Amino acid sequence: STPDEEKAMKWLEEYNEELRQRQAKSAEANWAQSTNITDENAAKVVDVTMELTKWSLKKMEEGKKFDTSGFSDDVKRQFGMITKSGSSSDEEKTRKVAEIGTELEKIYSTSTACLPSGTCLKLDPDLEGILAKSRDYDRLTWAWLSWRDAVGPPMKDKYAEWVALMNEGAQENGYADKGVIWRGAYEMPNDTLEEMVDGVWEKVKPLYTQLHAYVRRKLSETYGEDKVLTTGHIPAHLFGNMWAQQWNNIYDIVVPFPDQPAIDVSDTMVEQGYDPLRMFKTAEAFFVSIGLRPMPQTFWDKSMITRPDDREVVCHGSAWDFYHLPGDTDVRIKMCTKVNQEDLQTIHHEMGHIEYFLTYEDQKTLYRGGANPGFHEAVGDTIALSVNTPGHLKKIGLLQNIEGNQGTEFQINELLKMALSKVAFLPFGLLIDKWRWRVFSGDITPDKFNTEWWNLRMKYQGIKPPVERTDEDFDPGAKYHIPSGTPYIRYFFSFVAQFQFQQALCEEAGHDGPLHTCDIYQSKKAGAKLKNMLSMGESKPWPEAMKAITGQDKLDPSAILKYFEPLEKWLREQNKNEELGWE
Ligand SMILES: O=C(CCC(O)(O)[C@H](Cc1ccccc1)NC(=O)c1ccccc1)N[C@@H](Cc1c[nH]c2ccccc12)C(=O)O
Ligand SMILES: [Zn+2]
Repeated sequence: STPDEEKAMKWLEEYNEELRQRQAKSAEANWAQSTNITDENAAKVVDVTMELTKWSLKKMEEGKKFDTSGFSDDVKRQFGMITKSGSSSDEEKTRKVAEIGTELEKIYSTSTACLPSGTCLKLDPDLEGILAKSRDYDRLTWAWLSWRDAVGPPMKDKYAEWVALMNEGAQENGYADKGVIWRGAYEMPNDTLEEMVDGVWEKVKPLYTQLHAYVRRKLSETYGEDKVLTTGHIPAHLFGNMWAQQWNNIYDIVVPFPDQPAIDVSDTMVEQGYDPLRMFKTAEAFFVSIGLRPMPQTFWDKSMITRPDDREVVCHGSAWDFYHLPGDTDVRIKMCTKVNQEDLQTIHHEMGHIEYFLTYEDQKTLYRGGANPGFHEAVGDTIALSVNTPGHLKKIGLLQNIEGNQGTEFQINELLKMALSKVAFLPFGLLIDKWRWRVFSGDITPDKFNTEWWNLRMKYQGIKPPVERTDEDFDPGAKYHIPSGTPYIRYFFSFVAQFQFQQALCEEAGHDGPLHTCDIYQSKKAGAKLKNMLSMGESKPWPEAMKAITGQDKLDPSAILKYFEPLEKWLREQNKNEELGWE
């Protein structure tokens, strides 16, 4: 390389090391606040965010001075990452947006809904527990509405201000709005991310429509035709989930063949004396069995795996990289774990983030990230696809009363249970950022936040609110990722990509038979293939990482459709006389 490139590479080395130290400091401040919500900790987060933003803007100006045209792709990629920013140079605006951010997350994490008796219920575990377990229509309506009344109105105006400030920062840097920057994380030519995900949705919508019609029929039989019509939209509070985003908790209502052996292991976990720590150790054992790294001792010392009873915390699960140097690793999970199968999934999800951190920790700081945000979300869920097979649950003693390969009826039950988590999620994973991209672009103004939210919920999920909603409400605020400002299309990407990953890893593991029976447990070959992709981090555009693991360079729904093919056939038969759809 030329002397100029040498100089640029030296500058990059210093940049990466300083960035690593500052990211470490930022993680510490955010961890302190997330595990102990106080005004003092919130103020420290704001200060650290200000400091990091100011430094990043200064380095961006410095970086822009280099003429990188003759430099290597790797050097160009790093400069490209450094010279992209959506932050305002106006310190007051930066402070304000950071303050509103901590306020919104605090409202979400500390709000409660109070009964006439005066008892106040938290979202996690109380209100979510009612949505998951109650089959009383009115009690479900109360819990669903109380949470939205508790968080929506107090957030509405703050959120509108947060959007305006985020947009000003983006526009100051030459972007049309903040949504352009968020979509930029996928490096799609001409900002075509939305076209790509719309194309995938068109291919999976028929499968979703079949599941929707089948579940609508079952819910109508359970709650009565007067409460649930067998045509049109389904009331949103009957799916066993506060957001109707995953429907696995109503498996008992919709199970196709009830006399087949049960496959929900939540009760067995309690009977066998599982506690949160044992759940984490079980998850770790799977990752280690395929050749990924065990959790370092600091993980066990510093993680927060249960809700403390003496302070307010952010219960929504998350995985944390403290950007330490290799050999001094500090990675943690924060989660208010409950002993059930759903939280066992979430633990695998969070630990997937941790394994990504561990595998790319030798990369330059700029590359210590996912190939795209959807990759980061897909790692743990891919592993959970193996864990969730009856074969694996039997191997680890959580399922006893099943023999080897089960009959068709058992397999339909199993595929339906998976579809309640994975297929049901797809329209939800798509619509959240469709709403947010239109809020950022100004297409949805604050006076229409709630009306447009429900138009999208009705259009994509085929659900409707159980009670009248107005634009005084702010129902988007009821979902963590909106007040916390966390993008969501990453989960839609992940729910499609994880089946591509599983297909590739199962082939590598030498699995034969249908994809939904594949368990890559103990396959070092499959693990090596996964590790090879994870070690790339953010060093290459994501199609290259996709190619490294699957051999193709696209997000392709054929794997998820193949996985659920036997179920789709069965559903089409079941739904012969149903009026499909809702528009
Ligand atoms: O939000 C999450 C899990 C939380 C998270 O692990 O994705 C977390 C979200 C977060 C982001 C930023 C700050 C705080 C929390 N993301 C991470 O911890 C994380 C860490 C490093 C890199 C990328 C993300 N899951 C989604 C949906 C979902 C995806 N897979 C699942 C499996 C089981 C249950 C739910 C889900 C949800 O609950 O709606
Ligand atoms: Zn995640």
